[in-house]
Amino acid sequence: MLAAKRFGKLEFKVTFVAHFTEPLGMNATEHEEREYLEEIKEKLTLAIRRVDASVRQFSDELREKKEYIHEHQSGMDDADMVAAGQSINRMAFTGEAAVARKRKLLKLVQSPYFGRIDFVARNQDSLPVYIGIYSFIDEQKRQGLIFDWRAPISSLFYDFELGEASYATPSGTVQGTIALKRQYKIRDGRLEFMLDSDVNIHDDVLQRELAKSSDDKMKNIVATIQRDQNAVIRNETAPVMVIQGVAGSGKTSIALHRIAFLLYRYRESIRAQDVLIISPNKVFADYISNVLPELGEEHLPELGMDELAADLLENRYPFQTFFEQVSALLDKHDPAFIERMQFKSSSEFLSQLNQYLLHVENHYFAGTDLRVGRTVVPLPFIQAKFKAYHRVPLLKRLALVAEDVRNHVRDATRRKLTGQEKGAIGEAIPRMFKFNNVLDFYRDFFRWIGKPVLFRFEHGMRLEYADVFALIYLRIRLEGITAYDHVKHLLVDEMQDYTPVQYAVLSRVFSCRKTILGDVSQTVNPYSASSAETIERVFPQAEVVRLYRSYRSTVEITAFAQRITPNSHIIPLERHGPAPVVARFDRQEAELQAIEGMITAFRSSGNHSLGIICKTLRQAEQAHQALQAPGIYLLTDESTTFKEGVIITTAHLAKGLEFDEVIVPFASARTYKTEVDKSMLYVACTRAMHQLTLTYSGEMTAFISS
Ligand SMILES: Nc1ncnc2c1ncn2[C@@H]1O[C@H](COP(=O)(O)OP(=O)(O)OP(=O)(O)O)[C@@H](O)[C@H]1O
Repeated sequence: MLAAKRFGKLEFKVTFVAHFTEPLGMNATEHEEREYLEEIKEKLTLAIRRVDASVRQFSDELREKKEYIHEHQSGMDDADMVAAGQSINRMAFTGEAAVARKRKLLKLVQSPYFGRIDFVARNQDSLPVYIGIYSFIDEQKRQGLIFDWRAPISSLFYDFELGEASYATPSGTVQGTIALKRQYKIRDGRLEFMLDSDVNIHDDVLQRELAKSSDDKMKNIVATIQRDQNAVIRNETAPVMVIQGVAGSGKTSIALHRIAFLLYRYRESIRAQDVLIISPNKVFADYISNVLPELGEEHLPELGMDELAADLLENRYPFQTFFEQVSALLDKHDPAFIERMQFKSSSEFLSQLNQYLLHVENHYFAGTDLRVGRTVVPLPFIQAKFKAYHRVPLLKRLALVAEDVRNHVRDATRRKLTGQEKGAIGEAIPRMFKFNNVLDFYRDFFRWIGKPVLFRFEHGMRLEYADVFALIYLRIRLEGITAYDHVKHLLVDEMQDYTPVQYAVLSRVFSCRKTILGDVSQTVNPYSASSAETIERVFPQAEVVRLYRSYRSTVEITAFAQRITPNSHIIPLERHGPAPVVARFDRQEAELQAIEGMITAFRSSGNHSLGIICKTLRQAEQAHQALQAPGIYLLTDESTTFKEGVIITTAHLAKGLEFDEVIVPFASARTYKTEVDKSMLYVACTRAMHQLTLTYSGEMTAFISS
C-alpha cells in the first residue's frame, strides 16, 4: 500500500509484479521448499501416530483403573477411594491434553506454516524460522520446527522486512539481520503459492485473503497481521488499551488475537476462563466464537451489557434493554426522551453523581444525640465515626457505626448491653441517614441538581436504560459490590455505545487490564455515544491506538459509505469491486420482488453470505415475511446463533458482522431521516465486503443523495 501511494497505481503494479509477487517458478528454491514441506508433514504424521498411541494407552489404563476400582470397591477405605479418584482425574486430564494436541497436529498437517524468516543473530548462524499457527518441536533433536506466531521470534515476521531487525524476549532484546522473508499459502497440505517479499509484508497475500468470500464465522488473520495491528496485539504494558478504528479496520480481530497472545505470553497466570468479553449481543458472540479455538485456545466467556446490569442489580429492578432503547428512538422522535438520554450519557452526569455523593456524605448523616438508657451518645461522636469509615461505602458504614456506638455505651456503663438496647441502636443509626434505599437516593439526586423531570420512573414501571448504570454506580458507591475479581482481562467491544457512567461502573467492577474497542461513527445511538477521548477521561491510564486502514470493503463500498458519514482519515485497502447500486422502485412490492431476484442471483454467485439489513426490526420482519424461503433467516434481538446464507436483520444487530453482499432495503427519505437513522445506514453499508445494493421506493434518503 505504501508503494501504491507513493508511485501511483500503474507504476506500483508493474514493480510489484516484477519483483515481489511473482510466484517463484518450479526452480531450485521451490523444489527445496516442497521437499521441506513433505518432510515436515511426515514428521507431523508421525507425531499424530504417537499421540494416537498415547491416547489409546490412556483410555486403556483409564478403563482398567475404573474396572479395578469397581471390582475392589468393597475393600477400599475412604483414603483409597480419594487416591483412586485423583489418579483417574489426572489420567483423564493428561488424556484430554493429548486429544487437544492431536487436534492441533491435525490442523498443522493441513497448513503447517505461513511464513519463514532467516534470521542471523549477532555472532550466530542463520536460522530459518518457520512460523505457523501452533508450534511444533522435533522432540528427538530438541529443535523448533515450527514456531507459534505468538513466540517472541515470530514478531520479526510482522515487524520487519529484510535487513536489520530485533525482537524482544523476556530476557532482553535480540539484534540481528533478516536475510530472507518468505510467505506461503498451504492448504490441505498442498503448497498453493509462495513468495519472497522484500519491501512490504503481506500486501499481495493480504489482497488474496480479503478478496475471498466470507466464511460463516470470523476467521483468524495470523498470516497477514499488519505491523500496526501487531503492535496492539503484542502490547504487554497498557493497563487499558483503547482501540478506536474505522469500520473494518480489524478491531475485533485484533482484540481476539491480542487475547490469544496474552494467553500464550502469560500462560502460567491467565487462562481462557479468566477473560471476559462484554459483547453487544449473542449473535455477535457466536460469530466471533471460532477465532480463539482456531488459535488453539479455549472458548472465551462472554456476557452482554444487559446481563451484567441485571446481575449487578441482583435482578431487583426490571429495565428496558439497550436494544429496546434504540428501537424506541427509531420508532419516534421524542425530544424529552432524547434529553434524558443525552444528559445521562455525558461526562457531566458522572461528575454530578460524584458531587452528589460528596454532598450525601457531608450532609445526609444527621440526627440528634442518641440516648441509650441513661447514657447519651453525642451526635459529634457518631458523626466522627461515620466520617472515619470514609473508605467504606456509605450505607455499609451504618452497621459499623452502630457497633462503635454499642461499644461506646458498653464502656460508659461498664456492663453488657441488653438485646433490646443493641436492637435500638441498630435501628437508630440507619434512621439518621436520609435514605436507606439506592433508588431513593437516585430520585433525590435529580431533585438536588434541580432537574427532577430527567428521571421518569414510577412504581411498577421498568427503568429506562439510561438510568440503569447510573443506579448501579450509586449502588456500588453506597452499598459496595462484589467485584468480578476472577476476571483477569476484560474485552469491551462496541465501546462507542457505552457511556461514561457505564465505564465508571466497569472500572470499579473489573479491576483487571482491559482492551476496549470501537468506532464512534458506528454508534447505534448518537445521543449516547462515547468517543475514545471520553473513555480516556474515565481511564486516564489508557493507551489509545487509532486505526485508519480499512480491510473489509472494496474501495467503492468504502467511498459510498463516506457519503453518509465522512472521515477524511480512512484509508481503504486498494481492492476493487462493483460500484454500489441504488435502485428505485415505484412501489414497495416491486422493491421486494427485485430483492427476491437478487437473492436468486446471490445463490448462484459463489458468494457465501448475504445480509439484508433494515433499519428497524419491524421492517426486517416485514421483509422476512415477504421474502420467506428456505435458507433465509431472520435475526432478532432474541437470536443466539449466526447463520450462514441469507440473513435479514437490523443494522443494530448486524453491528460487528460482515457479509459478502449487503442489500439495504427501504432506503427512502421516509425511513432514513434523523441522526439515529443515519448511523444505522452507515453501519448497514459498512457490513458489505464485496457488493452493496440499496433499494427504495418513493424518495431516496438524503444521506446518500450527494
Ligand atoms: N491483517 C488482516 N489480514 C486479513 N484480514 C484482515 C486483517 N485485518 C482485518 N481483516 C479483515 O477485515 C475484516 C474486518 O475486521 P473486523 O471485523 O475485525 O473489523 P472491525 O474494525 O471490528 O469492524 P467493524 O467495527 O466495522 O465491525 C474481517 O474480515 C477481517 O478478517
